[in-house]
Amino acid sequence: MPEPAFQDYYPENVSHCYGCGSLNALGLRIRTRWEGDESVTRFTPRPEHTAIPGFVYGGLLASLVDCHSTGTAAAAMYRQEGRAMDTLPAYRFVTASLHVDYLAPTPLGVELEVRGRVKRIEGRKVVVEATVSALGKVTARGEVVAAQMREGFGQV
Ligand SMILES: CCCCCCCCCCCC(=O)SCCNC(=O)CCNC(=O)[C@H](O)C(C)(C)COP(=O)(O)OP(=O)(O)OC[C@H]1O[C@@H](n2cnc3c(N)ncnc32)[C@H](O)[C@@H]1OP(=O)(O)O
Repeated sequence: MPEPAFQDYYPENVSHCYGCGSLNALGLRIRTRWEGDESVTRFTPRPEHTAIPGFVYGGLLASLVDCHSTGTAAAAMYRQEGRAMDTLPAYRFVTASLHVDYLAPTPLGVELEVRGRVKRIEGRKVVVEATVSALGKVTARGEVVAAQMREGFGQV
């Protein structure tokens, strides 16, 4: 049995996200785990994720960085407290800021590796930096500011 992914611990009400929700049948359904101090997601883009024939759409790469990093932010908070991700109180993070630099074209048809590192945890905010690699070469680099969801998120 493979080790559970961060996303396996997301409660149902936050499992509909296009990038990381296990209940979103049309989504990417990424799966992220710790490898030492780094978080890792492996994902193989599909033909519909094309930008230019043979190369991956940048928005897809941004989605991978985004959901990889918000998951990493939540996992990092639990890890800091020595708690499992299915224990209360729950930590849920949304994207406050997403920055991506595209360093080289990303080839389609191969597995991509997203690696994240927690840069800092400050109060309700976690800053995560991430790289996307194809065939061992870093093709994109990103940084996400993830903010802890407040009670009543989205209510105006
Ligand atoms: C296990 C289950 C997991 C479950 C997790 C499952 C979740 C799936 C998430 C998928 C990822 C997404 O696509 S989420 C969807 C896209 N994102 C959103 O819709 C978020 C919309 N924005 C908002 O709701 C709000 O602006 C928030 C929540 C981001 C922040 O508002 P707030 O809650 O009032 O908090 P606020 O005090 O303003 O900010 C908190 C800290 O973040 C900083 N901050 C806020 N915005 C920014 C920003 N753009 N750039 C830099 N930093 C920022 C502030 O300076 C502050 O730092 P300091 O002063 O304290 O130092």
